[in-house]
Amino acid sequence: MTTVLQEKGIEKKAAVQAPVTEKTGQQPVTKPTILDIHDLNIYYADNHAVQHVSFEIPEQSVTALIGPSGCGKSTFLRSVNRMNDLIPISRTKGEMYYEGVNLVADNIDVTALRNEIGMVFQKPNPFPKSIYENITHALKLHGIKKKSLLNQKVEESLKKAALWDEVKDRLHTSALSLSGGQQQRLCIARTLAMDPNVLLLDEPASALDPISTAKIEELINELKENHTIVIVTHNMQQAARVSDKTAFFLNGRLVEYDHTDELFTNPAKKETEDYISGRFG
Ligand SMILES: Nc1ncnc2c1ncn2[C@@H]1O[C@H](COP(=O)(O)OP(=O)(O)OP(=O)(O)O)[C@@H](O)[C@H]1O
Repeated sequence: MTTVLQEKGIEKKAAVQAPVTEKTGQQPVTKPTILDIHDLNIYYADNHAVQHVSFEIPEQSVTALIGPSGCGKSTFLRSVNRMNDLIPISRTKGEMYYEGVNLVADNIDVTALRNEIGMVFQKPNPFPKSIYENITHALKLHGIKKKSLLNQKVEESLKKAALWDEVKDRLHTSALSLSGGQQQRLCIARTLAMDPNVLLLDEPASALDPISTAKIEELINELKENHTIVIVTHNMQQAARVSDKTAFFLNGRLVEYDHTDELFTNPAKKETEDYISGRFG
């Protein structure tokens, strides 16, 4: 069977069976794996930026990627929706299963993949168009023309991104007139309009003030009800606040991956302890 992500001619492998136990308050809840990564390696020419990384990301949860600058967090994140394909010197080897499909395979339909696995970048990057057009642009490219449906999508995604109340009376003004925090929520709304299953957030709040940061964190918490979120952050307090699981990267390797409270209070590896206690990085 082929899926929407695959061009014709590839066998779909069995979906990952191993469940992952999540802690929510006192009650452990078992959540299935949505991304199963096996021996992933990413190179930029001779630079082996991500080295033999293997781990499983549970669905409808928040996974934080932490580690010092240059350790491969963003490179790993970009590999999940094949954004590294845009970097000619990058090469990826290994396996990353999503719905039983190896996303590293040559014949993945990357446009369909990027709709299903959306990405929001560090710096808010709205189009220099109206708020309304920022949301409808990709929908129109996908053939949605009916005004009532477009209106509905705009309202829905702005509500999901907790921006509707602030912009509903000025949908046709420029997105560039919004504050940085509002622009970032608009970028999240724009991604949500495509109904993604997974959201990749690359330091989404690092350019924002504390109030806007708190709003983004609140939003992440709400969105994980229906989405899987993978977030790169340099802010360890933020990782501790928003994530269920945390992966600590160092020099391209995944050093430790655990429930966030366990990793921060009782790290298994000395390198993790040194990093979270500020002894290096
Ligand atoms: N577009 C690129 N072209 C060439 N090398 C790159 C590119 N992007 C990243 N690298 C290299 O890959 C390695 C990992 O970088 P990456 O940006 O993934 O790290 P990071 O952990 O996300 O860092 P930061 O926290 O500073 O964003 C580094 O050695 C970096 O120089």
